[in-house]
Amino acid sequence: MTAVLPTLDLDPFDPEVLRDPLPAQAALRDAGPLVRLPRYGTWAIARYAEVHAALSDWQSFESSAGVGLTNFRTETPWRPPSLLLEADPPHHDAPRAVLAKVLGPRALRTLRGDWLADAQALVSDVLGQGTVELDAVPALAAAFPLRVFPDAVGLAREGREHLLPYGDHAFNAFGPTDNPLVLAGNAAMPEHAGWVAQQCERENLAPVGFGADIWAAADRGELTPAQAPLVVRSLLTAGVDTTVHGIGAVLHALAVTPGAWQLLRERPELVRVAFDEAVRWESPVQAFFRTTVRDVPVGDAVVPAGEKVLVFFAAANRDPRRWADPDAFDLTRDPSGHVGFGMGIHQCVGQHVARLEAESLLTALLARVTSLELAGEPVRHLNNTLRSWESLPLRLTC
Ligand code: HEM
Ligand SMILES: C=Cc1ccc(C(=O)O)cc1
Repeated sequence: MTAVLPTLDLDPFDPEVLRDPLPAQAALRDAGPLVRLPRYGTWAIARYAEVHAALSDWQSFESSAGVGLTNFRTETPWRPPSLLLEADPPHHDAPRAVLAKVLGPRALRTLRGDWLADAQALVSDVLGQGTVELDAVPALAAAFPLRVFPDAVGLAREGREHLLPYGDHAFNAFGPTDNPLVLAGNAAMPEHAGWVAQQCERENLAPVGFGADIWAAADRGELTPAQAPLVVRSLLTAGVDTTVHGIGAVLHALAVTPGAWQLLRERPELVRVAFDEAVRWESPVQAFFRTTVRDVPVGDAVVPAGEKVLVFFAAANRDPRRWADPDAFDLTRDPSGHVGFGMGIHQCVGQHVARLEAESLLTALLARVTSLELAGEPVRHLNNTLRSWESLPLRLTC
């Protein structure tokens, strides 16, 4: 007697689920290790053990059919597929090796001093004397990444306002094509995507920066000249909205967790843990799909070959089977092993950049701000993939 397969008539891309995804994540975890989602004819994996196993098994769960709902085997992608995110070995190997070097901890050592100084300058600009109330999303979470990352890539100054809307739409496009968030972004996308594509060309990049380093790898034969602009495009797609919302997440978590800011003031060495704990707790990138290459056993069921499986990073990051008190933002916990940056061969190659951005800004704030608290109701920004804030009113006391 084969076990009846758990089925949930749940729409992970419904706006109300995007606004508060926690009940849906709990329902998916509780239903079983593998759940059928008939709404889109897909499957979902939401428990930590099975998410970790699927991410570690790229041979059974491929990315090259796309990591959104669209199956590249049968449907045309909206843009040329990423050479990293939407590729598997062997094609994935060289682009990944190049970016791992360009974005690695050693490469970032030269940026550490500049980014801390930039963060201190931004914090001074933002804080008068005494107490200030501000919307932390534009003033800090978006302002800082947009101040340091485009320069680190080597982008021209003109047109950088395309970056956030381009990324927001790219992350929406992993959801259903007829979804209202996708439809709302379609008209402006060609302009944003056109500007982004232009910036990836060698002649539009500064002679020093991540972009130049990628083109230098092509000069060394580590990439083909045709691959170089697409690898730069990966930085512009993955490297902006994610860190904006990662920083928004850690500021929100610190503001709503009693005693957290004081603890960080007393123990500033916890700054990097604070960011990773926020990435676990909030999971700015909520979920991506994989496509089964063969019939794959999950739990006591089998997913047939060729099927889309939603791999729910955010649900796994709050799985009580893996985390004690998972819904608590806890600076004293060890968050390592979280899947907020993914896991396995596709694990975030930009995570060190994200951590350095967050660490720089938090360090600058901790030096000046004695208390950080909500100054009003935060407002969610809805996106098919990103968990993010539209506005985060904070009161900072110096
Ligand atoms: C808080 C910030 C960030 C979060 C939460 C995040 C999250 C993720 C996740 C979950 C993946 C795995 C995707 C998968 O398994 O299909 C990933 C991959 C990736 N990330 Fe990040 N990311 C962040 C920042 C960045 C930054 C700053 C960059 C670039 C500088 C970046 C570049 C990439 C790239 C290129 C990949 C694809 C890696 C591959 O497929 O080999 N990310 N990221
Ligand atoms: C984690 C998100 C992500 C988005 C786009 C790309 C890419 O375009 O390579 C990589 C990662």
